Amino acid sequence: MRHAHTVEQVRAAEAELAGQPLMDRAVAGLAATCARLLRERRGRVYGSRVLVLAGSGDNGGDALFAGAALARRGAAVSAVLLSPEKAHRAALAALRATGGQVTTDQNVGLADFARADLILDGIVGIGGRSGLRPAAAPYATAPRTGLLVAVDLPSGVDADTGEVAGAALRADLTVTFGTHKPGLLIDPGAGHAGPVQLVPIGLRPPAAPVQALQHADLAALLPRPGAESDKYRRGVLGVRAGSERYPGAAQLVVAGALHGGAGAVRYLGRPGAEVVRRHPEVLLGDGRVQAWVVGPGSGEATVEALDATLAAEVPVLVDADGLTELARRGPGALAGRTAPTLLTPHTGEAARLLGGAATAERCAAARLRTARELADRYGATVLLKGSTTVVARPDGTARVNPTGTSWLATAGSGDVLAGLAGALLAAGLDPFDAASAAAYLHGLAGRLAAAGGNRLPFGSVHSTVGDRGEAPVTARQVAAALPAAWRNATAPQGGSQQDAAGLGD
Ligand SMILES: NC(=O)C1=CN([C@@H]2O[C@H](COP(=O)(O)OP(=O)(O)OC[C@H]3O[C@@H](n4cnc5c(N)ncnc54)[C@H](OP(=O)(O)O)[C@@H]3O)[C@@H](O)[C@H]2O)[C@@H](O)CC1
Ligand SMILES: Nc1ncnc2c1ncn2[C@@H]1O[C@H](COP(=O)(O)OP(=O)(O)O)[C@@H](O)[C@H]1O
Ligand SMILES: [K+]
Repeated sequence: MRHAHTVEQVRAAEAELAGQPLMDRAVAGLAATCARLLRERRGRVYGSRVLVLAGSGDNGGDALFAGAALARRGAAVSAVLLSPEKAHRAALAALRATGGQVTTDQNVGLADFARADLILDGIVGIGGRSGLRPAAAPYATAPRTGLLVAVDLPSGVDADTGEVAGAALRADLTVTFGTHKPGLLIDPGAGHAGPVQLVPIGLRPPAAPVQALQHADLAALLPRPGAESDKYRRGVLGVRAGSERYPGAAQLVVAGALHGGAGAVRYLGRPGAEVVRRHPEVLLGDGRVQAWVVGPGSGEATVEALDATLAAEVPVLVDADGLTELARRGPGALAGRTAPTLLTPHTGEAARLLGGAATAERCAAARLRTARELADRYGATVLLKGSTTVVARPDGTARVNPTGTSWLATAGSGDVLAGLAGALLAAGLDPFDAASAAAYLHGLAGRLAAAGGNRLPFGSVHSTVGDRGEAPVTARQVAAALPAAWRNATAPQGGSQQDAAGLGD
C-alpha cells in the first residue's frame, strides 16, 4: 500500500525528530537520483549543466545542497534565487563553496533553464500556499530541453489535494521525502509530478488518510473461491440497467460482472432476451441477490429501478441514470438504507449530486474534496471517476487509483466498471474495498487491452495521456481483459509483472 500524509501530519512527525539529519538524508537521496539521471542521459555527471531553482525555505535548501553535491562531482551548477533575501543560508554557502554560480536575475535564470541538462525545482515544497507567485510563474511554461526534477513536490501543486491554483511546474520525476503527499497521487497534481520516487528519511507519521493500492493489496482483496464455494456463496449480482433505448449498457454491466468474478448475474430489465442471447449465463427475473447495480442506461425504467433497489437490504451500487435521479431526490433518499450504498459518478454526475455552484470542471479540479464532500453528504462510499479515480468514505478516508490509461475514456467503460464493482460487492467486499479494487483492476485491464500483446511500458501508471505503444480500446475489450488483469495482479510473480507495468513504488 502506498500511504500519503497531509502537510500537518508530516510537520508533526518531523517535530518528533531532529531537523538536520532529516535534511541530510533527503539531500543524499535527491542528489543520488539526480546523478543517476545525468548518467543515464549524458553518460556522466562531470560536465553536466545543472540549474537549481531555489525559493525561500527548506525546499530551496534541499535543492541547493543537492546542487552542491552534484558540483562536487564535477557538474556545472548554477542557482537562481526567487526570494534572494530569504534563501537558505547554509545551503547557499555550500553551493558557493563548490564554485557554483548564483543569480537573482530571472532573465539569466530563464536562459539557464532553457539549456540546463537537469533542473531542480526547489521553489516551494510543503510550505507552499495558493499557487506560484509571479516571480516563479514563468518557469511553469518556459521552454527547456533538460529533465526537471521536483524536490518533494512540483511547486504550485497543493500537497494535500493535488489542486493547482493557476500554474505549476511540470516535472519529469518527483523525489519526495518521508512519505507520499496526496497531491502527488491525484490529478491535476499527479500529472505535474510524473513518476514519484520516495526517499525514506525515518519519519513515523500516523495512519494515512489517503492510500493507493498496489498489486499485493489487490491480490489480498480479490475473492478466491474455496473448495466449498458455490455460485451463491461467490455472490449473485442483481442488475437493473439498460433499457430499450440503451440496451448496450445492460450488456456491458453484465460483461463486467461476469468477467469480474460474480457467481451469477440476475438481470431485471427490458432487454432481457437480448442480454441472455449475448450472455447465456445470465438468470432472468426476481430472486435472491447479494448486491445490486442500478442505473446504467436504465432510461425510463430508472425511477422504478431505484425505488426497488434502495429498498433492498443488500449493498447497492448506483451509477449513471440512477445518479441523476438520486440527485433529484437528494441525500435524504438514502436515509432509510440498512445496507451500504456505493455511488460511482463521473465529474458531471458529481456536480449534479452536489448541486449549487458545482460544475464538472470544478469537480475535476478538486477531486479529493469532491469525493469526500459527496461521501459525507450522502452517507455513502463514493467512487469519483476520471483521470484520477478517487474513492472516499463518509469518514473522509480515501483511496486513489494508480492504474489506468486515458484510453479508458470511451463510451461504456464506466458500465463495465459498475458491473465489476457490483460483482465484488456481491462477493462480500465492503464498498471501500470493492470500489478501490474494481478501479484498480479496471485500470489494469484498460492498460492490458490498450497494450495488446505488448508488455506494458515501464514508467508512470498514472496516465493523463495514453502511453506510447498503446492503441484505442472499446469497453467490450476492457471487459474481456479483466481476467488477464486479475491474473496479472494475483500471479505469484506479481512483483515482476508489477514492475513491467510500472506499478512499483
Ligand atoms: N518535513 C520534513 O520532514 C522534511 C522537509 N524537508 C524539506 O523542507 C520542505 C519544507 O520546508 P519549509 O517548511 O521551509 O517550506 P517551503 O516549502 O520551503 O516553503 C518556504 C516558504 O516559501 C514561501 N512560500 C509559500 N508559498 C509560496 C509560493 N506559492 N511561492 C513561493 N514561495 C512561497 C513561504 O515564505 P514567505 O515567502 O511567505 O515568507 C514559505 O514559508 C519540504 O518540502 C522538504 O523539501 C526536508 O529537508 C527534510 C525533512
Ligand atoms: N482521462 C482519463 N484517464 C483515465 N481514465 C479515464 C479518463 N477519463 C475517463 N476515465 C475512466 O473511464 C471510465 C469512464 O466511465 P464513464 O464516465 O461512466 O463513461 P460511460 O458512461 O461512457 O461508461 C471510468 O472508469 C473513468 O475513470
Ligand atoms: K518543489
